[in-house]
Amino acid sequence: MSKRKLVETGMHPNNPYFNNPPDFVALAQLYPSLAPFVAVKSSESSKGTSGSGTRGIINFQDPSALRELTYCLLKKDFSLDLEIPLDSLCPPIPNRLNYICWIEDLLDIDSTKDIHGIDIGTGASCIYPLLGCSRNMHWKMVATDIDDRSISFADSNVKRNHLDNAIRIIKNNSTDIFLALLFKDPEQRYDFCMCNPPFYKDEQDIQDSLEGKEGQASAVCNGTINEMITAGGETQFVKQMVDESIVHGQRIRWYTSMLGKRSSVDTVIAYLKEKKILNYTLTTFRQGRTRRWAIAWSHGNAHASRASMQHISNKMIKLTPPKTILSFQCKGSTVKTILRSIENLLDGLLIQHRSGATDSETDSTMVRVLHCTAERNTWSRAARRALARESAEKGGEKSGSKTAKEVADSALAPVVLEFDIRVSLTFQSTCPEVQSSSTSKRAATPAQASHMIEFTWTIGEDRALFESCFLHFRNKFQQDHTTMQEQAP
Ligand SMILES: C[S@@+](CC[C@H](N)C(=O)[O-])C[C@H]1O[C@@H](n2cnc3c(N)ncnc32)[C@H](O)[C@@H]1O
Repeated sequence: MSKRKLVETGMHPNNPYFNNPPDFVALAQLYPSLAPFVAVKSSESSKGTSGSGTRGIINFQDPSALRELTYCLLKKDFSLDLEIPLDSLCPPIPNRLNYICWIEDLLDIDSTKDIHGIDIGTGASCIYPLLGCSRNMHWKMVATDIDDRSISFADSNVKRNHLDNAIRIIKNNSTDIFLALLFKDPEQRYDFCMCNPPFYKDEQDIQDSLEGKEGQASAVCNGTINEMITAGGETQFVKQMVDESIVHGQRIRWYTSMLGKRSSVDTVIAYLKEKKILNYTLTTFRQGRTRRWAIAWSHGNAHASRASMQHISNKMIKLTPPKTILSFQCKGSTVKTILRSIENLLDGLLIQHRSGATDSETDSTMVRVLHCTAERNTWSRAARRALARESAEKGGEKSGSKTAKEVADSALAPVVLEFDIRVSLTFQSTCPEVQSSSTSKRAATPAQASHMIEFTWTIGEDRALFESCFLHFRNKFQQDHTTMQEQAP
């Protein structure tokens, strides 16, 4: 999946509704309770049809229709049974799934490990914990809210779906967003928190939105006062999350929140920068005409995964943090040869490496990933001088048989730097490695192939260290690789 396609559709590719909009007519046949809300129209397009040239239409301004649709989608696609009052916020499922899919990307870890998350302001539906835990059997979530009625509905929604072993509901009676009870156990750590805060600061703010000034949704937005309004609006809410995150630090790995207004994204990012929190990332969620944004920040030294950064539209690029992905191209070779050069160079620099799983987000099958860990800075000029000195001194002693690693360990201070190297084909049409016999019209040579070599910074606080490692590596690779090609028969 190319980045352009992702940004155009706006929907996450792991979202079950990506390129697969619900067929309202078929859904109403399955669940007769939806039938009164579905009008059938003849259709030219085949998308969202029941295949007979007709198309089901739902009035998205009708709260009863929206709620029934939400109930049916949850039943059919997630085996979830929901009950929410008609006057409360009805969660649009594809949009809520976009946020869950992005969190899954952000965590980017072994799915067999228990994952602990918090949903701030879970609402009557308890939608994020229900979706998150039904998609990911290793997720455990705590869900909070300030509203008694929402707490009571959320609680019964969890029990009705037999997820009370995975989801715990807590009423927040305090003025803090992260109530003390979340951290009562001093050992407790969370992998993430998520939040869909009330967007508006007052009734006028809602009115402005309805008049199309900002953040207007394409469906009716029913909600109680608590769901819609908070003092200072969403920016104040998320700023308070940022302030409290400074206190709780790494007890939560990724702090995240959705934002309903484009302007709030700039305000929150400016606030993060003011607080010197530069380890952050952002994304856009789109469902129909409705756009939402989400931001994540961390007080740890692990950076956002490559996958979680794939959905940033070009318009948002100026808001992104300094790059954690650096790349260069290599023309005229094969993945195998490139990998051999890379591994030789890494060995020479005493950088540990192991093969990683390839990700599925690329159209090319020829993608290789190496996870790399540098324990010492062996590439700077100062490091090379120190190593030479140490070798010379040790060479003079009787224990001159030290390994290169032992020499480096005694001469250089430890560093924390981890990164992934990803080698991928950047165009396929003429490359022999990806041609199937059916598509191969003319013979291609390795000289026509072009590969992208990407460094993704995964762990570390010292940006200069990462950048210097990449630059040193790139220069050496280009020198060695040219020499190797020249020597090739
Ligand atoms: C926009 S609704 C989101 C509901 C649900 N998560 C969803 O996405 O459909 C915001 C929720 O935040 C709750 N809320 C407001 N302030 C809160 C706070 N300080 N702590 C926890 N929840 C809060 C509201 O009661 C409301 O249920």
